[in-house]
Amino acid sequence: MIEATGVSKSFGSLEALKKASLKVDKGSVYGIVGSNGAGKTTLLKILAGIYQQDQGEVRIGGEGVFENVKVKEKIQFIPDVLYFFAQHSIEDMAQYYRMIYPTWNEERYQLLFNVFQIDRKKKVTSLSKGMQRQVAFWLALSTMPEILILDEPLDGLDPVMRKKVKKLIIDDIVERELTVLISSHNLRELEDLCDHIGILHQGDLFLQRELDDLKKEIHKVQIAFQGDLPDGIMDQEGILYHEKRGSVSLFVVRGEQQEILQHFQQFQPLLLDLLPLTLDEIFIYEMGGMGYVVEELVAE
Ligand SMILES: Nc1ncnc2c1ncn2[C@@H]1O[C@H](COP(=O)(O)OP(=O)(O)OP(=O)(O)O)[C@@H](O)[C@H]1O
Repeated sequence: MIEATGVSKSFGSLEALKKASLKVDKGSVYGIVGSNGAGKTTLLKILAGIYQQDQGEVRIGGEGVFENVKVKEKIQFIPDVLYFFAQHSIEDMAQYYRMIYPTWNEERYQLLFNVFQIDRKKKVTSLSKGMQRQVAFWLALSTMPEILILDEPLDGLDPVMRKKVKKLIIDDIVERELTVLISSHNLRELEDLCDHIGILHQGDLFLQRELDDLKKEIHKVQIAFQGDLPDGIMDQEGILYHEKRGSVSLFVVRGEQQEILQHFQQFQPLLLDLLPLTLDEIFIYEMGGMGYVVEELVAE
């Protein structure tokens, strides 16, 4: 559905995106994570056809997206900083969307009122930040998009509304194979939604995986010995991190689960636990590999 190949973008002398390539299948949810200023918004804006890349190619359903109205009609982009016309009510904005998007679904727009329940005569810019975000989802979902591109999407929504909006998105993925690209610093939330993850750092999309594979590849080992760590324990390949707290040591190891267990079991520990990492922890370790400071960041 979405295919980007060798996409680069600079702002003056700053290379915001360096030869990024990615592929997102129809009905899939691709999460982009990365440090501040990594290039997430830049990448999303290129994929949404808002920015033109300096190099590389972006294809959506086989066609270029920049200045391609037909392709852009299928895409809804909800930016991190929202923009609505001054003086426009929700209904005025809906009227504008009705004219622009041939796929506008009036029935859905009316039905979604039951979810958002905001007076349609209210000026959008007079609403609270979270309510404006609700309006952005309300309008976007009423166009029945094929692709939803979301930059920090749930920021400012209260927990109940977050759940409702997530459910609306998931229902659309299941029922009409909506494709979603989403960037967020809330990795817990991405973990619920995404099937693929890409990690960006300083413009480099250095890691892309299926979320399940990513989780299978990296493990947290809690291990305890009476006295010092035995000689040879550090010989296992793929140890990314080690920390000792009293008699308990923590290792983060990349590799195959069975092989890791065998290595640690041979030292006959008092306690040995192999635990999965959260996406938060995976992010911290992968970023550690890219030169980000990792020490003492690990959750229990
Ligand atoms: N319009 C612009 N003009 C000049 N520089 C820009 C522009 N947009 C982005 N940049 C720069 O490009 C780099 C990437 O910015 P971008 O907004 O894509 O990062 P991000 O990953 O979305 O960051 P954050 O997580 O902080 O929102 C940053 O160094 C930023 O200062």
